[in-house]
Amino acid sequence: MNQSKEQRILNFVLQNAVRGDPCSVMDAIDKYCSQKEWAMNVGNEKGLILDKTVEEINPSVALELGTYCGYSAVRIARLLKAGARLLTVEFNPEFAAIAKQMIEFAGVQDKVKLIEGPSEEIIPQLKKKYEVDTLDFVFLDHWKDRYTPDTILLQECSLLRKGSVLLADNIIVPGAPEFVNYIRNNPRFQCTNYPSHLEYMKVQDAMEKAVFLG
Ligand SMILES: C[C@H](C[C@H]1O[C@@H](n2cnc3c(N)ncnc32)[C@H](O)[C@@H]1O)NC(=O)c1cc(-c2ccc(F)cc2)cc(O)c1O
Ligand SMILES: [Mg+2]
Repeated sequence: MNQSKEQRILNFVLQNAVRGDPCSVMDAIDKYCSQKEWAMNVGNEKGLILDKTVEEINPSVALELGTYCGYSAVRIARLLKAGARLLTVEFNPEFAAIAKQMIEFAGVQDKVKLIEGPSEEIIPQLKKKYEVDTLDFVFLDHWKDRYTPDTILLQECSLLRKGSVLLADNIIVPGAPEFVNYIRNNPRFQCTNYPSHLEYMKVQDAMEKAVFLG
C-alpha cells in the first residue's frame, strides 16, 4: 500500500532533521512542503506570528485544535517554559500517529499531550480528565466551521479567564467568515487581525488574535 503524503513528510524529517532539535524539524517540514509536496502546516511566515503571540503570553497551559502532522505543536512547545504544557487535539488517527512521532523526534514530548478525538468531545473533558483549570492560550487550526462552536464551548466549559488569548489560522483561506463575524462583534473579545500568506504560497491569508475580556 503506497505511503501517505504525511508519512512522506515524516520520513523526510527523520532523514534530514536532527533528533531533539525542534527548529531542524520545522525547517525540514517547511523545506519538504515548499519544494516537494504542499501540506497544511501553518508554515514559517504565519509561524512567526504564532511564535510572537506565544512568547508574549508565555502560557503555562496551551491548547491546540487540529494537530495534523505536529508542525505547530513542535513550534509552540519549543517556546514553553519548564513545567508548561501544550494539549493538542487531532481526530484523524493516521495524522495523530504521524504527529506523535514528529513530536517525539523533535524532543518536545514532555511538554506536549496529544489527544486523539474530536475537539467537541475533548473540550468538555479538559477540566476533569486532563486537569486543566483555565487555558492561557488556544491555537485554532482545525475545521474552519468548528472555530465558532468550539469558542462558545470553551466559554461554556469555563476554560477561558480574563486575558486568555485565542489565535486562529486561515481567516482568509480556506476562510472562517462566521468566526470572524462572531468574534469581532462579541464585546467579550478584543480582536487583532494579522495579514499574512497561505503556507508555502503567494496567496493572501491572515490570522486573528482574540483576547477574552472575562
Ligand atoms: C482542519 C485541518 C487541520 C487538522 O484538523 C483536524 N481536525 C479537523 N476538525 C477537527 C476536530 N473537530 N477535532 C480535532 N481535529 C480536527 C484535521 O484532521 C486536520 O488534521 N486544517 C485545514 O483543513 C487547513 C486547510 C488549508 C487549505 C488551504 C488552501 C487549500 F487549497 C486547501 C487547504 C490550510 C490550512 O492552514 C489548514 O489548517
Ligand atoms: Mg491552518
